[in-house]
Amino acid sequence: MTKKTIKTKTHYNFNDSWETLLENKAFVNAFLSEVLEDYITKQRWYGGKASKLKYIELSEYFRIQRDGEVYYGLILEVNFEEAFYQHYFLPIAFVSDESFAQEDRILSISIQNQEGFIIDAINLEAFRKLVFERILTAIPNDLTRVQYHKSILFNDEYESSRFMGLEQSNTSIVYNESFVLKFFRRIYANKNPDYEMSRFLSEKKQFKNTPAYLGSLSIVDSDNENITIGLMQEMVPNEGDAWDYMLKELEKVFETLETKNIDIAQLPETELFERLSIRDVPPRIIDWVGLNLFLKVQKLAERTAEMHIALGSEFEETAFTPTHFNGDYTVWLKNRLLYQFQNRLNTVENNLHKLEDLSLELAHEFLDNKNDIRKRLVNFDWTRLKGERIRVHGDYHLGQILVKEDDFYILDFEGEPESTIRDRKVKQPPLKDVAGLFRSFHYAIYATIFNNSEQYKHEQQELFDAGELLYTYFIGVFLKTYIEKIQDANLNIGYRQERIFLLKYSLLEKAIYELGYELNSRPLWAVIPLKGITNIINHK
Ligand SMILES: Nc1ncnc2c1ncn2[C@@H]1O[C@H](COP(=O)(O)OP(=O)(O)O)[C@@H](O)[C@H]1O
Ligand SMILES: O=P(O)(O)O[C@H]1O[C@H](CO)[C@@H](O[C@H]2O[C@H](CO)[C@@H](O)[C@H](O)[C@H]2O)[C@H](O)[C@H]1O
Repeated sequence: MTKKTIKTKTHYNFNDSWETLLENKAFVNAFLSEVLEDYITKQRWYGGKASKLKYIELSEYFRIQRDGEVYYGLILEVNFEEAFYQHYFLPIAFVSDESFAQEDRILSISIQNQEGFIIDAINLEAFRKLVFERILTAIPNDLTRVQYHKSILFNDEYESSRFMGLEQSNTSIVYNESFVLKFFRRIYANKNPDYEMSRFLSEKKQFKNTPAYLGSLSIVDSDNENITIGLMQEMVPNEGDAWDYMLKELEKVFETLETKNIDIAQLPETELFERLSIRDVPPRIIDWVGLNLFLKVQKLAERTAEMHIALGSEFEETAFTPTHFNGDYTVWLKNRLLYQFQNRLNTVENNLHKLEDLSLELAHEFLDNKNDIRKRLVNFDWTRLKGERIRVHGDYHLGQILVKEDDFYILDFEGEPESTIRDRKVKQPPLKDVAGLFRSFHYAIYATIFNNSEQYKHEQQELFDAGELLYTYFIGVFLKTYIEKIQDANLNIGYRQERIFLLKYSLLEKAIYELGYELNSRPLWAVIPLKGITNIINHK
């Protein structure tokens, strides 16, 4: 039977049933090229905005179904002019009732003369409920192609579901106001580290300061790879993230400089990376900053150390067992960082027109310092490093930490967005995460200065000096608690010089990474990593 296809500009007619529609090549071709190219590039979760889309292919599709209710999970391969590709997950539903197709309408279509719409299925409560119930009723060791998994902690009946509606790169659904199911949008032919780490930390190590793992959804692709599609976790009621918290607190700290008319040049200094207990912080600094913020930094150090102790305490599961530095790691690290650095030089050169004043000045300094920076990246002698490498968070910053009743909860273990999935699973020195958080302190301090500069009487350079001083104290207080806890648990993160070397190396690595992130997504912020790089380079 020939399949007749009639297409008008915005409307498609197909004679296939919904259950067989994806077997129709004419439909798939039209859907991919005429509809999805336009649709996908407009989505918040689309990560290819800085590149030029060439074409989309349907890598795989699978059914998410129960009885007669059928949805498709599409795995889309987006190919770019720049000769690389990304995979995305898009679940689709056909609805004939327009009221179900108010949001995320992908295509208006008639199927066997039934008028309707193809929409992103996550908009449908029926779809969300089905996924919830399939996880709830998952059987142990599911060997089918679409696999659901449930932890023993997850036993609740379905009551409600809604979009979480926060700024994020994936799409999360809140169920029963108690659980969060994250549908991964950009996906990788492998278990997602967020799933792996969440399950490991909460199920195996009972680490309390991350949302409890409740279940997941994955598919086995045609190469037998297990691809994580969804991660269900407990919802942590919270007062916002640590980034917003820090900005709020820092605003007060910088205001105090004005209200107390503090002479910044007279404030007592401390050496960068010197461990400090809070009682060693000079009273004039406490008087300026307040005790509370130092207590918070101490608590963050405690939770970070506990996370690393849990991650570094495994002796069976090889994906998590600690290991030492070696030649292979060094070659991998240098290659990756030199490639990334070259990419950043290129990005900076191509984006100079977006920068002005201080950021333009710093960008030129960055380009002028390229040989020095490259030398620092190459200067990694593993034979001098005695500490351990473990699985780490990988994209650890204040925005990944929730604040709840004076405590912190760590989220989003997906790793650094630009790295390949295999690179994200490479064991790293735990101080790489610590450096990530230190960069975040630095970011928060500079964001406060830049956001409020008109309000302050002090000169910008004086504010930078105050900011650097504050940063040094934060780091000192953090390191004291962090290192003590880590050493008590016998996790070896290296001797003193080694720790300082790894911190400086990781700070530089992270700031270079951030420079690309900012230039591609919010060029006004590029000044922050540029300032960070200058400070790291100039620190003896
Ligand atoms: N289990 C949870 N409990 C409470 N809030 C959460 C939870 N998971 C995520 N969130 C909120 O959603 C935001 C985005 O989550 P995240 O895991 O970082 O998503 P993405 O990977 O899509 O960026 C977080 O910053 C946090 O505010
Ligand atoms: O979206 P993700 O959480 O995976 O992380 C990416 O976006 C972050 C910005 O939201 C970016 O973080 C950078 O900006 C933060 C302030 O907005 C700052 O606290 C971080 O220190 C800084 O790295 C992160 O790098 C990027 O991977």
